Amino acid sequence: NGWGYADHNGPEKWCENFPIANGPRQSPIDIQPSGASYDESLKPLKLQYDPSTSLDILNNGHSFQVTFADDDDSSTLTEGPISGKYRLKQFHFHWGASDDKGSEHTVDGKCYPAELHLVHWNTEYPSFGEAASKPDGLAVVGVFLEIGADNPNLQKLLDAMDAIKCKGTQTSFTNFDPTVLLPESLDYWTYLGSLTTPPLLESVSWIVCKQSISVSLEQMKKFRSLLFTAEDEEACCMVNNYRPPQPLKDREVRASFK
Ligand SMILES: NS(=O)(=O)c1ccco1
Ligand SMILES: [Zn+2]
Repeated sequence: NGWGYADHNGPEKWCENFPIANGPRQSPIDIQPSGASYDESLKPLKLQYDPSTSLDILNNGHSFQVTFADDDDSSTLTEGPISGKYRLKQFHFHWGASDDKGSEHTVDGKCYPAELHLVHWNTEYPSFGEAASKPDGLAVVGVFLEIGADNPNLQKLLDAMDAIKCKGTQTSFTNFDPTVLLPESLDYWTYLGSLTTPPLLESVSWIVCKQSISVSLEQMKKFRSLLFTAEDEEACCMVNNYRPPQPLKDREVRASFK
């Protein structure tokens, strides 16, 4: 009965329990670079992560995520399009069953095989949960993964996957610096949107990097070896855990670069 990505509980059904699914600022979107306006007032992203804040890696039945200690300002996002300071809470990925799909945002209709999301919450508020209900509560940095050379910076994540194959499993995952997952250029597009999974809260300042990072075919196969299902359920491969692009409606997309 919970939400998922299958025909019976997937993105086309989410509006039944989460009517905001048809709201004015839903994510993801198709980013059209020609329709984005360069904003010279946008600052470079400032990401300062302390590897000692990484705690564990878990399969939550929708994706796998690495969770961070967020009880102080050790790992933060500042500058960029946001004001104030946002703390890193977790990062996770979305991916496809084949290399022709998997990302949530698209660029002029181009899908990438996967997309990384680094989720941060505004320290203006007391917690992630509180921030998630505020229009300026969250900031998510999105990074596209493109098929290419083996990415050694993904290997630690991939090596942990055998321990989190099933929904509800987790294992310690310490001393990981998510900075290694960022592309060399931090040029970005930014717009106001939402969580891309239920409860689809319209509280996210999206920051989508123009430059992708690489992932090899073999590494993608490892992502696809995870399961949506728990140990005692009939196995269902964790693939296509992405929401398709949503209407832009009355929003602008700004670019940090010319
Ligand atoms: N996919 S995402 O980054 O918008 C997100 C974070 C928490 C829930 O959904
Ligand atoms: Zn996500």
